[in-house]
Amino acid sequence: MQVELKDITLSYEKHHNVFKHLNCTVENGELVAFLGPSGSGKTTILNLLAGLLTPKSGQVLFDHQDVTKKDVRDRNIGMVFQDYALYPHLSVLDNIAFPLKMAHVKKAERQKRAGELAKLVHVEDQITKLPSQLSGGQQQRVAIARALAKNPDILLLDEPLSNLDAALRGELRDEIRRIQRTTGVTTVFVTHDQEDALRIADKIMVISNGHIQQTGLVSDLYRHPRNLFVAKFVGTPRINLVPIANIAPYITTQISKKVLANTAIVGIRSEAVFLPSTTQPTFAEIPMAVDHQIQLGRDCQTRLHSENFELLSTAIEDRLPSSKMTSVYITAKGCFLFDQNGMCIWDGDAND
Ligand SMILES: Nc1ncnc2c1ncn2[C@@H]1O[C@H](COP(=O)(O)OP(=O)(O)OP(=O)(O)O)[C@@H](O)[C@H]1O
Repeated sequence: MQVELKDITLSYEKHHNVFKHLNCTVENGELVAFLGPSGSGKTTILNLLAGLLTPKSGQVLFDHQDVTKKDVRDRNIGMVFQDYALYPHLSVLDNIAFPLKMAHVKKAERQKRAGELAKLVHVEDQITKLPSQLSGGQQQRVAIARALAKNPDILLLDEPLSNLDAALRGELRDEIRRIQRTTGVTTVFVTHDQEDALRIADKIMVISNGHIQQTGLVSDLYRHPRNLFVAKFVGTPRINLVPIANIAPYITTQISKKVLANTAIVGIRSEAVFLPSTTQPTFAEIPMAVDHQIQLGRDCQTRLHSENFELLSTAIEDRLPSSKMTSVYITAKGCFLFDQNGMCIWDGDAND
């Protein structure tokens, strides 16, 4: 099912205009993540889609039909929450079958369907257990199976991985993708964790201050951020930011005077900071001193400083003694210029 939020404006009693003219569309069968910091409006979006909130103005459209005023019970939605919200006194099978029981589906039929779903989410060997006898990851699998019981038109996932440790989180990311691919159900999930969004979703909508800052594939957001917020929010380690005045004397590439005059901040990805060995087109060449280097798993992080700014590099493999002066090359790829309003006005990758 295609889902559209059209020109939505919404306020809470003490919080005006959480959204002002919000527009976004999730296509049929897509797996879309809303990625944003705390308070950006992620849960509000889920509640709008579920029918738990009504906007002040604008429309919620399911396959072009206006469902804005439709009650949650009349929308065929499956929801999964951060804290699983399983019924503690019911077995795994009965938890999964519960929505079917509420819909008066006959026992044999609902048990068959619950058994199939248990298999889909790989808990078929746990069906007689109570939720308290399961790991967090297994409980979340059961919650997903329960949400799918009534063949929902849309599956909504609210920070589904936040309560899991790193290993389980990784496992369940893959599982959510697999389950969504198998069922083909249009899925919206919200998260503040870019790793979750990057690894699970087909498409990401970055949200902040009640606005969709950018929509795109993972690689678009990272390689072509529309604005400073997206550049800072997407990518680990965080992008280096340098005021233009500090770096201007070292720029080696051709950039129009007009663009340079409008630039306030230069963004430089850590993998764009090289020693002179690179053959890629360069943006700048800067004499810098090494502060220190740390080996983090496969990556080596090198901190460097010049007279008036610092840079972090993940592209320097050589071991360098502290305070050694070296010439650092910044490749155009991974470099962005932002204006006073934080909009990206030059993208080194697009301008090769
Ligand atoms: N019932 C409410 N009454 C008043 N303000 C609210 C209410 N619910 C949410 N808000 C405010 O609306 C904004 C969006 O909240 P929302 O819960 O949608 O954000 P979120 O991105 O899901 O945050 P988090 O990641 O912390 O859950 C926040 O500033 C929040 O304080």
